[in-house]
Amino acid sequence: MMSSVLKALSQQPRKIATGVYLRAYSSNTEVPTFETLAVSVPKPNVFHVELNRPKKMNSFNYNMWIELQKCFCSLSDNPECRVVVISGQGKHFTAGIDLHSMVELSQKANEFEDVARKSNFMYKIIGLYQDGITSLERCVKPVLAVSHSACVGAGVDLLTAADIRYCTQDSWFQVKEVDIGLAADVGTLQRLPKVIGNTSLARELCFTARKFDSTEAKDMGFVSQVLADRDSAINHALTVAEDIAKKSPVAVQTTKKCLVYSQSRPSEEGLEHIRLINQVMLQSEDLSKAAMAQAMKSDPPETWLVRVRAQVMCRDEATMGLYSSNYPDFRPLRTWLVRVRAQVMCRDEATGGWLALGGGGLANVCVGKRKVDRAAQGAQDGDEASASTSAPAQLPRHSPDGFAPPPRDKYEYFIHGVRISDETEVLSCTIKKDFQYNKVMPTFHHWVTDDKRYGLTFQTAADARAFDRGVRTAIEELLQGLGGTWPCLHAYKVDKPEEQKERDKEREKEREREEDEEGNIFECLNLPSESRSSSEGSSAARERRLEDINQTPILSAITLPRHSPRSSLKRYGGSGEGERMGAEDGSSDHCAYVQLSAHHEYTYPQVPGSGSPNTKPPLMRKDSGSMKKRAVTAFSDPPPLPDKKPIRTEQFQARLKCRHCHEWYLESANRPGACEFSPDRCRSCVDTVTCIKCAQCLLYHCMSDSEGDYNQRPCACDEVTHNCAKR
Ligand SMILES: CCC/C=C/C=C/C(=O)SCCNC(=O)CCNC(=O)[C@H](O)C(C)(C)COP(=O)(O)OP(=O)(O)OC[C@H]1O[C@@H](n2cnc3c(N)ncnc32)[C@H](O)[C@@H]1OP(=O)(O)O
Repeated sequence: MMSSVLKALSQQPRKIATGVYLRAYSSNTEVPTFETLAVSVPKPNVFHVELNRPKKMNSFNYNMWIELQKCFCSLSDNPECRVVVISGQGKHFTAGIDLHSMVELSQKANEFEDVARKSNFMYKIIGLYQDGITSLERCVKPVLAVSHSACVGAGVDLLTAADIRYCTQDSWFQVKEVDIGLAADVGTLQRLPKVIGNTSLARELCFTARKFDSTEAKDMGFVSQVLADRDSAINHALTVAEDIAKKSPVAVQTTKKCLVYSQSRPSEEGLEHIRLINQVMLQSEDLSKAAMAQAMKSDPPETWLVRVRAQVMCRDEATMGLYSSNYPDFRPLRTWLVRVRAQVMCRDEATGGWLALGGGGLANVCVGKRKVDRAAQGAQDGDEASASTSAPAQLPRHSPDGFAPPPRDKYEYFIHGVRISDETEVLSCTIKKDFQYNKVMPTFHHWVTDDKRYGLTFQTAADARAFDRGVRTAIEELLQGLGGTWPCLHAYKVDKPEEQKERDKEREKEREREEDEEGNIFECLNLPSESRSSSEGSSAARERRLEDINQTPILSAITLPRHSPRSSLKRYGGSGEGERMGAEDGSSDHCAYVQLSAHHEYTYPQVPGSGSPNTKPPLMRKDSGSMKKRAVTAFSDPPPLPDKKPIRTEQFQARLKCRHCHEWYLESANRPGACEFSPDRCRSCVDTVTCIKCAQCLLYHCMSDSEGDYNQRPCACDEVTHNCAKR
């Protein structure tokens, strides 16, 4: 008894300050927000749209026309939405067009002196208003309208575009347009005659603008049902909507499409239309599921194949942010550059090893970009601790056309991780000026920023590469914003500076090379640090960071050749620390690879034509007798030999490209004869000594078949033919 009372109470609508009615069901579904409309999700897959200008009798101002279109367009695309209920807040359903905005509109039109231009303007406005109403019809989800008290003018247009209409006993309707001196132009004249199926009555109502009440509305078929009051009418509509929402969306939406298509076309055309659609839709799993449920007299299936949880996103090229495609104008949801799955690690300072953060578990980790709060921006400008881009912020105050452009938004980049199992945030850091990124293993990268060290163990090398690209993009953008120095911001330039173009080219090459060569996995990225004010910029700090890297226990340090420990950081984007450090040492940073530290040794590849005894290319095979031949161009720029002798041989194997068959191969798989296209020296030697080639030449003509092929073993012929030689 108690539970049924509670249930009944919970089903009572509850009004909150914004005017949105919350009902029993609460959903995590994202709903669009509007100024003139309130949208809620009171039942699973049922969206409730309320006209929300109660003080103005829900009259249609310019904004409402526009928002109606946006709202129904987004609901039409929203996979979470299957049915829509529309009703009005306050005393009346709607007083029709806002008469004040109507006056404003005619004033606006009068600004055009020329009749053609004035007409053009009005043509566009009427189109926009028509779209607002027609969006209900265009929405592929059924729309159920609930009218209470007055429904005047544009309100009738709106109702005629809905699929199902309900009203309250106190309802009255009026096709009021002629009374305000115009012919209804947003749908009533086209739809009302069809809705009520009585052209005589429709014309009477439109010519006279007389009111008709709920009883007459029911009698003429304008509404399906009359309910006692607004709440019961809305609840009734929601119940019907919930019922529809349980049915196959494929079936329901196709039904709506066909009804709308057929309402103004001959049956023949409508039949062809549904035939074309159903030749596809009848193959849907929904059909078999629903038919089975009917046959078994069981409840309709709870979930349908088409009920997807995926959020369709689109990318804003300007901000690189991702937005929900359902609400492109007003719902920015994500601003990440890349998102992957990985285990977040942190450095255990005591042991120097890496530990899984927060007890481990896979996390969704993203490199993101977010707008810096303008209020905080001022404070941050003086704060060097955070990396952010705002290149255009320093536009000259007086531009040539006399308009100073508004200051551009400022962004910062962050890395964020949320454990998948319990949605706990396990990683959150902003990319700061001391950011240093190390790719130590194909599936393990780590970085230092703001004096904190984090690592990621990726599930796949592809994830690692994607993440690395996200980091690069962030750094590139930071560099672009910074103009290569830190933290001074440079004035906005429309054209990319030469050095930037160079960097872009280099980056492109880098990316191509990376995609080609999976062996290129040991790398270190740094943000420029030349104008650091803190002690971080000191050489001591650099040494400390190098030391940190060298202590990495997983695959040892990433350094450039040991002739200069200070140049061990690989440059990035042409302005990295490594490059400058190399220059300081007087040795240009021409080593396009990295080497392992003292813990791990490696052999150098032999470079054809390399004259210097001190030069050996890196990380290559030991077996010089291999039949595979690497591409000569691969290591045309060999590094200097390290000072120390290798202690033991590193197991690492680079992938190389065979110059004969152009296949990639691993050193370990490079046995003699591995490539069938490579010349076989032993064989040619034997051939030469035995003169077999000579013999083959002699026999070629008489042994060859019609296509020029000849038999290698003449005595193998089953029968002697005229072109087969005797042994
Ligand atoms: C390109 C164009 C395409 C579109 C064409 C559309 C055409 C149409 O919609 S034609 C219909 C236009 N609407 C009207 O003519 C309705 C006029 N209003 C009324 O008849 C009554 O206000 C109504 C029956 C709706 C309600 O009566 P009630 O006694 O309950 O309230 P009121 O005291 O009359 O009004 C309360 C306040 O609301 C303001 N208001 C009412 N209707 C409108 C409106 N359409 N536009 C703007 N404001 C409206 C009314 O002025 C009152 O305000 P206030 O005086 O400040 O209290």
